Amino acid sequence: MVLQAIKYSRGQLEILDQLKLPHQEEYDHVYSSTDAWHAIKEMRTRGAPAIAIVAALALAVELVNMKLTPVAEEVRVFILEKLDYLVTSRPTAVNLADAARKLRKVTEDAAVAGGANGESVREAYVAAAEKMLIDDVNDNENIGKHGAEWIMSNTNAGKKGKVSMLTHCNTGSLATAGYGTALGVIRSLHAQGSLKHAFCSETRPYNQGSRLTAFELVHDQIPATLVTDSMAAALIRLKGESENIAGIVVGADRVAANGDTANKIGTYSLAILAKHHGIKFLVAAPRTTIDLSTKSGADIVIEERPGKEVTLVKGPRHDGVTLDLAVVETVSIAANGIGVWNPAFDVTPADLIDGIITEVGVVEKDGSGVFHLKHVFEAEAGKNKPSTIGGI
Ligand SMILES: CSC[C@@H](O)[C@@H](O)C(=O)COP(=O)(O)O
Repeated sequence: MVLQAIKYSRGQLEILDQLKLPHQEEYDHVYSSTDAWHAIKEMRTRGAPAIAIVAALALAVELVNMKLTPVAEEVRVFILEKLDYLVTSRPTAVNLADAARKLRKVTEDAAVAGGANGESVREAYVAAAEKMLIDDVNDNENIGKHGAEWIMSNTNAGKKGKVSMLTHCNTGSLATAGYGTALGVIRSLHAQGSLKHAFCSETRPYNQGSRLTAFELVHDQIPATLVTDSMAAALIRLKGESENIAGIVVGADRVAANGDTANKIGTYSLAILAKHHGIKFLVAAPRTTIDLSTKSGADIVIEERPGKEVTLVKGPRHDGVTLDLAVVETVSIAANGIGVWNPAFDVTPADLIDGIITEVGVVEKDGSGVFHLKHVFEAEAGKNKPSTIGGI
């Protein structure tokens, strides 16, 4: 069975509540943009592409189920106001702002088209939002393919045989419309028989690695091992050779024009450790995550989340032997009264990144160490592009 974080049919949207995973698989209905805003803010749905798609589809559902005015201008204003509101839910991942920008344009165009009415503006919006869901899965499958090919032909480990990879946070089916980005690369390596082992980091403080990535790896029966974030360096030093670890592959919340990449907190330390040990550090992201209007990482707003996400841990009771799903407990794991700093993301400078895997190929730096990311927007997704766009 395929893991599905987002269930959609016209007029109906359900999201898998990711705060209850891995122990309970419960879907929440999303009826409106307000529902989506709260689900995103509370991280019941999360991951840069998934956030954008849930927001876009929630407004589609709201539009389909409401009593619609026949006046195109009124529907246009309603949609634009809701999009502006949805974008305020979480600031760092650019996919949501990118989706809102594209949907705004579709709406504006539909509202000034000849013979426009409320129904035609609504239909244009809904069709565009639905296409985003389909496009994201296709893009991720292409990211997986390009990434796996690149790793097998551009790493020493790949030239030796089956490779192992370390990944961080959750970038799989749960973080996207399906298949995943960085985890899609691991899925693709596995599907083509090139994966020896996957390692996933716990990803403190919200444990997207141990709760969500581990859940996906177990679900897909991919050989995998969980490590805490603090074990990553020792893993590469002590098992790098024996496990034939080719590199570290992560997702992204926003890639700036120069290649600096915001991703889940802890990503930057992994990039430094990859550099120290001479293994590849790869970012896997669809073009919706590349933001040419952000010049560098210094311009990316980093979301800071409540301190209690660091000091408290929530989960079903476990007495050391048995898991009791009926009792969900919150326990404190820090000294009462301590101050907490909880940035949800960090920025990895472009110079620590070996390649950015997109749906149209893998972008490498040119001879002067510069990523030319604008070229990915000139390529066409899914068309038989060479897997390496580097140096153009
Ligand atoms: C394909 S998801 C890429 C990123 O969004 C992912 O690595 C990440 O940082 C998610 O953060 P989250 O705070 O769980 O939304």
